[in-house]
Amino acid sequence: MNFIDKLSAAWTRNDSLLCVGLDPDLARFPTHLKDQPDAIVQFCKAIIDATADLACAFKPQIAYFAALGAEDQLEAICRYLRETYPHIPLILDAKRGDIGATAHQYAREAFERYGADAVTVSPYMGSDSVEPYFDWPDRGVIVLCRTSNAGGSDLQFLDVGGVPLYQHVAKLVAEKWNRNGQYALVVGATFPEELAQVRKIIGDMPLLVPGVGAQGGDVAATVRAGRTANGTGMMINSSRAILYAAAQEGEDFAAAARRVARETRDEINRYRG
Ligand SMILES: O=c1ccn([C@@H]2O[C@H](COP(=O)(O)O)[C@@H](O)[C@H]2O)c(=O)[nH]1
Repeated sequence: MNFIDKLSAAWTRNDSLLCVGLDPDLARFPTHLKDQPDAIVQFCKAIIDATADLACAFKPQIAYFAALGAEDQLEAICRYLRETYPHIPLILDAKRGDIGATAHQYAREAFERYGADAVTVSPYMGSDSVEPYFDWPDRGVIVLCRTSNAGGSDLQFLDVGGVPLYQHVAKLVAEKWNRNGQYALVVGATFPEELAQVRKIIGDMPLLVPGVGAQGGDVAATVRAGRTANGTGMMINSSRAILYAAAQEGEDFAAAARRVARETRDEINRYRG
């Protein structure tokens, strides 16, 4: 099954557009886990088990692992996801982008080392920088378009021939790069007007939408702007608000994560149709 089919099946199976982000920050872990050598694996597995029936995707952010030299723990978590929840897409958030030969290594890292169903990439280096990903036609390529951070406007809002740059990216991906139907775009929940513009340009192509939860994006405005005609089309990501939902030391962090994931999933669903 390719990435898009797997994602569609997960939307239906879990009645969910919620993507649970895995951004493990040791400083925010419960005390009893902090000193364990595999603390990140234990923490992420507990979050995954607590939310797997509420999520349409999981998105580990590679920086949280690489910064600690904990790629082995990321491998273990990806293996656990593939073996235990093979029906839920695994998105590696790595925001890669480089010349073709190097991009080929990034693709191998995402799809072979970590076994990801999809990877995030930057469009900045153009067509030849995404060419290697076509060698894995069953995997997804998710291109940064209108990111959720304020500084994204520095470049993404530049006027290029009367059209903002992010809209050129949306058109380029929809009309040229998506020849295998394996592409999706990143558009932040913090910019619902731009989300609506992108949806108009790309038809039913899926969107990865970070920015609800800790970044304060408006769920109702996000869903209304980005949903497709059948009320799907989005992986709405929340990381910290779910991972660190426990209000105090000693509270069951996985149960708290489940409560917030359920509330977020249900809030999203209120505006889908
Ligand atoms: O435009 C973007 C692209 C990626 N991200 C990533 O999503 C999560 C958001 O985490 P929260 O804790 O829910 O804010 C994080 O991994 C970012 O690197 C993004 O925020 N915006």
